[in-house]
Amino acid sequence: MGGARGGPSAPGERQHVDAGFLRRPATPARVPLCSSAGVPGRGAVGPSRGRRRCRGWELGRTAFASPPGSRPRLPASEASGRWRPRTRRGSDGRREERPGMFSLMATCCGWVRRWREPVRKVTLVMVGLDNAGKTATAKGIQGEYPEDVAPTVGFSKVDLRQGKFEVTIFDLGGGKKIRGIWKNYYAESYGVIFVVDSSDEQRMEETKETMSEVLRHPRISGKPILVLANKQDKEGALGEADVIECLSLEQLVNEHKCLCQIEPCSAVLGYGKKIDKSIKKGLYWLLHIIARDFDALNERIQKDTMEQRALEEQEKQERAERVRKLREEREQREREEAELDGTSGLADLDPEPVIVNPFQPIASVIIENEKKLEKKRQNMEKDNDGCSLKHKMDHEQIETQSQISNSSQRNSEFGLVENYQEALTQPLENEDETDQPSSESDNGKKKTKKLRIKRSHRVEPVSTDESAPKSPTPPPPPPPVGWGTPKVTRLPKLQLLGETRHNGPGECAWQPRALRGWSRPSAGRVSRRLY
Ligand SMILES: Nc1nc2c(ncn2[C@@H]2O[C@H](COP(=O)(O)OP(=O)(O)OP(=O)(O)O)[C@@H](O)[C@H]2O)c(=O)[nH]1
Ligand SMILES: [Mg+2]
Repeated sequence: MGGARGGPSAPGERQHVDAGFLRRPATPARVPLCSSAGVPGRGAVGPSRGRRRCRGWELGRTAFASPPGSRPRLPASEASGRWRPRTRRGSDGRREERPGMFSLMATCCGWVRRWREPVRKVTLVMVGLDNAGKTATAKGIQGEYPEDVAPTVGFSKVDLRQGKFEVTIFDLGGGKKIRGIWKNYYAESYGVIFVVDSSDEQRMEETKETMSEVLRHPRISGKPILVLANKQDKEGALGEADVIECLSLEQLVNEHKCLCQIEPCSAVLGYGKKIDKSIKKGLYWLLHIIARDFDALNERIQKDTMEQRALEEQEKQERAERVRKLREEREQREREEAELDGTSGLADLDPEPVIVNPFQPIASVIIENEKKLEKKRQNMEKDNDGCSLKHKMDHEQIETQSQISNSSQRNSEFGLVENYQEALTQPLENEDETDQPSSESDNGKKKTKKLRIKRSHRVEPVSTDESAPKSPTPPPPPPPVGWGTPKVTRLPKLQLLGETRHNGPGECAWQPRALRGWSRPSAGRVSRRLY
């Protein structure tokens, strides 16, 4: 690792920052992050720099601009980051201390100036390999519990207020396939937070390559970068010196002229106010550096953002143009095919079939049935043999009415029953179309056949003999009842059948209609049929 490469500069030499450098924290030769004067490019060099504000490695900006042995441009206290008395340059070029009062006033002016500074909006990007702990860190900064985080697909955004900064951090997904989107965020970022999983030594090479790629990007080079050596709580995690070595950090940041600070930390140690102090310090450092160079950075970002937007707009238009061309080609092809087929295209295609809802309200079904019944009745009246049918209809209606009156006694809703009555007549009508009264012997075969078909849908009783009512005289063969009988009308029948089975046939005053359709009906059969 490199030691302090800086040295005192020759008088009058401009200490321009061209590259950073790395110093070990153990050595006293640490460069302060920035001078309290806040002048970019005026960091001090020399062995006694006073206390640093931030822990960890630091890549200063002025060190090797001054040739070794040359005189320092600023006194050590200037760069120490502590409050120090102001000096003025004497006739011999050396600085002389100002009187204390004057210095105090200058400091006060500085505070006032900072207080009056406008709120600055700063965007940062947080990158690093997947599973490095970016989201956990971002959550901790935001004050949320940092564990139980899922891999980020795309990005997540964190907004926070830090002093005069409104900070937006884009936490970008680190998966290999997602890394391609990182570059879209570079233009608007003032700095980078690069999170490294220090406990994963296996992936250090991949981390190095990824970091190199990030710093190499023209929209990142020259911007400050904070490296968080995360997961220090894990056993076997690499220390900061090892991470620097594994990543060749010194070389990388010098190459790409990025100010850099590394902080060993753990994202899961705490969150909000109790977040790991190293994370907090690192963030302060980054914002401080940004504040120092804000104007220059801001100018660059505005320019880059405009360029990127223009590029994106151009790409969008090109994409839209491509899509339009493809669509036109497809439509042209379809038209040609249609002409070949002899059709005029899509317009000639059959309209979509209208799908009727099979579930109609019962009221409309009843009304429909009423109409059908009325129509059929009129037709039958016209026919010559309408008399017999009418007679049958009347007979059936009388029967139905008697049945419904029974039901109405139970239900006490006469209006409703009337509707059911109408519904009941519908199957009778259907029967009329195919079957004549059972008295007609020539239709007997047809009827038996139909009944057989119907029975095939039934569950046969276990023992018909036991359950069959032993009536001395077989009941007169009534007209058959179809399967379309509304279920509501079956309810009273079922109750009666239950009674019939238990009490015996003689006690049943009302004969169920369902029984009348069969030559040898059984109560068990009927009850099963009804359900
Ligand atoms: N022990 C320990 N675990 C951590 C630390 N930071 C994060 N983790 C865990 O590491 C796993 C991955 O953390 P994430 O924050 O999702 O990692 P990421 O970098 O956002 O991953 P991607 O979204 O896939 O890019 C999670 O299970 C975290 O709980 C840490 O400091 N110490
Ligand atoms: Mg994540």
